[in-house]
Amino acid sequence: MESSLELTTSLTGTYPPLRTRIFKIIVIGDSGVGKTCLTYRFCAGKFPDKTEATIGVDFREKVIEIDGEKIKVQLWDTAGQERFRKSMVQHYYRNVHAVVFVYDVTNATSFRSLPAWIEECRQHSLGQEVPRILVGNKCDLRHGLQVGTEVAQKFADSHSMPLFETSAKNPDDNDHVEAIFMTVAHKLKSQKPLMLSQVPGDGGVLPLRKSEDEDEKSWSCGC
Ligand SMILES: Nc1nc2c(ncn2[C@@H]2O[C@H](COP(=O)(O)OP(=O)(O)OP(=O)(O)O)[C@@H](O)[C@H]2O)c(=O)[nH]1
Repeated sequence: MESSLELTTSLTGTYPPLRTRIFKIIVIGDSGVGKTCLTYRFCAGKFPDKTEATIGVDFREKVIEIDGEKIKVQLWDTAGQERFRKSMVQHYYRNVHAVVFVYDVTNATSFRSLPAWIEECRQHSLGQEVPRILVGNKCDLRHGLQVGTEVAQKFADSHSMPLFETSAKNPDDNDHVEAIFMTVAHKLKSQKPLMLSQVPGDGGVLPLRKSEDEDEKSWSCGC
């Protein structure tokens, strides 16, 4: 780590090294639960005018500041539909720092699918140390509720995940989408995950610690 920081310093002259930690958070769950809307809400600050089924994966990034440090949160909005996932699945699970499982509170099937998503995560050798959270979306649709808080909380507890119930559309009366992702970022920051450095003028991002393959082995979730 030291030598990598020195490298950055030498490239930037006498100024302190400019480094940005990047957290990769994957968002997974059935098609239509609102993964795109949630990630868009966090990164763009609003509900999207319209969405289409995600093909493969979409990336959204937001730079946030925690305790004076600028951190780049990179959200991987993955396709819920199997036919749009196939070719991309291996890429989702590389260098993951946190996993957000999403279900739709008005769709019991999406809740029943969660064990399969957790299993897919486990099959990709993601280890215990990666934080995971469970998000019940579309809480604004109160009349259509199919998954109550109690049953969701039980499920979350049994998988050692915090539960957040929210609405990407109208987050006023529940957990705020922003607050949910900020909670994850705070947790990651304190865990000092993979550090990446951005060299000014270069535009590139240098992995400072390990090769991708090494990271693939060591950064894993405990699904
Ligand atoms: N009422 C309500 N509708 C929502 C909310 N979030 C998403 N939707 C709607 O749900 C539909 C699906 O949203 P997406 O964000 O595209 O779902 P997705 O999980 O990304 O779907 P895939 O890309 O197919 O995996 C869209 O019509 C959204 O407008 C919400 O919080 N409340």
